[in-house]
Amino acid sequence: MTVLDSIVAGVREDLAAREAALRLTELIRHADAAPAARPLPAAGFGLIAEVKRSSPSKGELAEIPDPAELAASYEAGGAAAISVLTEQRRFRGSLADLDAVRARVAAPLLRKDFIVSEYQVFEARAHGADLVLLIVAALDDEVLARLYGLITELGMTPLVEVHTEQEADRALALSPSLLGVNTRDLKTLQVDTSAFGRLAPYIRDRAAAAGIPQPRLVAESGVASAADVAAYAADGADLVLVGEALVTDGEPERALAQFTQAGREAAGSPFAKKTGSP
Ligand SMILES: O=P(O)(O)OC[C@@H](O)[C@@H](O)c1c[nH]c2ccccc12
Repeated sequence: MTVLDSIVAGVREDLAAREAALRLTELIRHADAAPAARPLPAAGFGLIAEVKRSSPSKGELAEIPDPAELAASYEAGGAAAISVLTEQRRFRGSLADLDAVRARVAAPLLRKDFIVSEYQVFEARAHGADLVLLIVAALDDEVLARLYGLITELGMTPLVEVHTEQEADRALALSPSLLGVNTRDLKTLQVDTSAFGRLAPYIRDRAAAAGIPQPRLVAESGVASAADVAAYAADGADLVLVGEALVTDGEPERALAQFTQAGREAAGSPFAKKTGSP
């Protein structure tokens, strides 16, 4: 059993308990009543800043007693979007965190979880999410396509996450507007930041060959410094998702602004590799 399998098993148990407490028809009513989902800023390099207390690879990262306060500092620092982990067992997140953050910030919010059922997508919308993560490694093609369709139908944006070329091919079949490359392998928890530089041109070429619009690429995981953000941007990342480095920084607003600046400069530099993009 991989780490991913065991996380998903726990997620399914917690999900069953929530499904027993609130019927789907009732949940859909809440989702329908939520204010409309907002899109990501249309263009330009940006950071997706994550509210992350704990992780299976690193254990406790930060207490984060007030997730809304942290999110507000991300927003003040200029985050393009804010990611809120809602997985409870390994990441110590919750839908209550998403509610608290939603009540505080106007920035687009990503529900970061191991989404395996429609129920979780309606939950995301009911709790104010604008984007929903879909991890290709955790889903078969049929479920992936179904969840992708529902997220879109509800006006939200799917962030389709891959770690290998094969997963990238499966993601591209959906012609996603937003494609994430997680440089951490969720089956082993190993990070290899070079995976982004390898996969980005592959994805660009495959999208061009298939005649589909180029997705915006999100580099995920493994950022420790502004230089790491710049490296992802130079390799063609349109957005970079950062958790640990921000939650462990005493001044998240300043750190985020600095990371964003570094990414913008690298994305605009003549050395940036925009392979295959128009
Ligand atoms: O803390 P980091 O190394 O900056 O990583 C953030 C983010 O990429 C990571 O939390 C993540 C990316 N994809 C995921 C899927 C599930 C859980 C977590 C993740």
